[in-house]
Amino acid sequence: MKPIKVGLIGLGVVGAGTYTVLQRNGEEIRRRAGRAIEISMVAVRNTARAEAIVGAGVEIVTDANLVVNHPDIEIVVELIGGCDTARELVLKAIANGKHVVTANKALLALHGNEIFAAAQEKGVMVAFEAAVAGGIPIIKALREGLTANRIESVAGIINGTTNFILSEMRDKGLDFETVLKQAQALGYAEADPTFDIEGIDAAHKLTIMSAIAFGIPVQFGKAYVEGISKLQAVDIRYAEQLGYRIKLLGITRRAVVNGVEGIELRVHPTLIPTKRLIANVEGAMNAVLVQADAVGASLYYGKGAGAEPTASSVIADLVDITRLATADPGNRVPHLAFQPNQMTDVAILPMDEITTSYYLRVYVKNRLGVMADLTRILADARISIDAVLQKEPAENATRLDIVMLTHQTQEKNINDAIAKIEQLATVVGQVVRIRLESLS
Ligand SMILES: NC(=O)C1=CN([C@@H]2O[C@H](COP(=O)(O)OP(=O)(O)OC[C@H]3O[C@@H](n4cnc5c(N)ncnc54)[C@H](O)[C@@H]3O)[C@@H](O)[C@H]2O)C=CC1
Ligand SMILES: N[C@@H](CC=O)C(=O)O
Ligand code: NA
Repeated sequence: MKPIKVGLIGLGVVGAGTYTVLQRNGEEIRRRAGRAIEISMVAVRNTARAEAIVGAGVEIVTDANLVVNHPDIEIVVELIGGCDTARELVLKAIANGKHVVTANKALLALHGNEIFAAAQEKGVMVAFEAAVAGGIPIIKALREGLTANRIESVAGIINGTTNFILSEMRDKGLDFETVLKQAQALGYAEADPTFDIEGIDAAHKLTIMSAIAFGIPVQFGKAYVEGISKLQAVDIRYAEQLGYRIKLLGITRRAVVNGVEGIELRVHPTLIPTKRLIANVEGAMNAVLVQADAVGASLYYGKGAGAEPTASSVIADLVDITRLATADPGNRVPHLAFQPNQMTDVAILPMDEITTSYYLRVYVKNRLGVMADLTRILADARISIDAVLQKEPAENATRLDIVMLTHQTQEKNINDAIAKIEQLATVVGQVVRIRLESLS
């Protein structure tokens, strides 16, 4: 059988990794796919660099339209990132009847509904395993492996850059900027690292998983997104003393509020008990914990970023398409796991309505009765305290930290209580609030 021809747009970290792995394992991949997978054209910005990577056998162009319009190319691989040009190219490729593979989670979290609808209409596939948790086959697991289950929740460390930053800062005492530079040099960070640091990249990935887990459209605009830029070293230390580790976690789960079902969709720094496996996921590694009714808890762990781990997923998608391209679209695995006419409109819950536990750090004047005031405010709000860490103040110290862990309560309760605590004359500055998940 003739090789299936693939056009690659973008030959950066993931593009070059994809080319390298396909070259190295091409024969074995052919035996699995049933046909050889041949990258016949690459569209790049820097031709000289591309020549050094792909050699003479591949046509190099600087206009990506030549790839999406090429009559012999059956699969277009979009690896340029960003939303505008990528969206145009992907939609053009689909309109031209080509299958698409992309690692672009921003594109799918923002424009996925439009792109999947266009692909459905044209009868082509849009595959995106590399877009979520890099090399971990989590899309396959959620969409196919767990298809018998009612999924209850998905919680994950799904940004390698921030996990790497948190791990290196804690273990080596390095400062934020130094570690971020390392993450960039290692090819983990997004072109604009704000996407990593502010939790946006994790929210893109979580939005996609939420859609697949619950059969809802992608709704990035409704996600709550908080990154690690405001996290302070002192809170990381206190959390450790209390038996917790702070991770940037993406959480999506079913919840019933006032008798109505909704879905939580949130990314924020989170305290996790140190004894949980997921709390011990370090460096650029990712892990996704899925709770589902039949299988129970299952954990997916692996490299979430970097050239070859991400290439591993891009190529898995190329193989899937090569195997399935001839199947009738109605018999293929649906893009978002549920058949397009079987999606539900369960609402994403506003953040005020989510329920979780909290870590609170209150910086107070060293006066008698402060603790009593804090506990009274929490008791009035029906928030019970699970643990307190009150450091013996150094001699003559006029101020000290009081750290409390609460049991579960609704976000709006804790916000009201925090507002009252901040009005106390003995409280200095703002209360630090970090959410806590026991993940049991
Ligand atoms: N680096 C990683 O570990 C991972 C990246 N991703 C995603 O993969 C995609 C690519 O990421 P990287 O390879 O890291 O980025 P990169 O910045 O290393 O590579 C992008 C390449 O595309 C080229 N490019 C941009 N616009 C172009 C155009 N119009 N035509 C031709 N070439 C163009 C750039 O010159 C650059 O070489 C992004 O969507 C990213 O979010 C996903 C998972 C992991
Ligand atoms: N910037 C991302 C790359 C993979 O998706 C990350 O750090 O996880
Ligand atoms: Na993946």
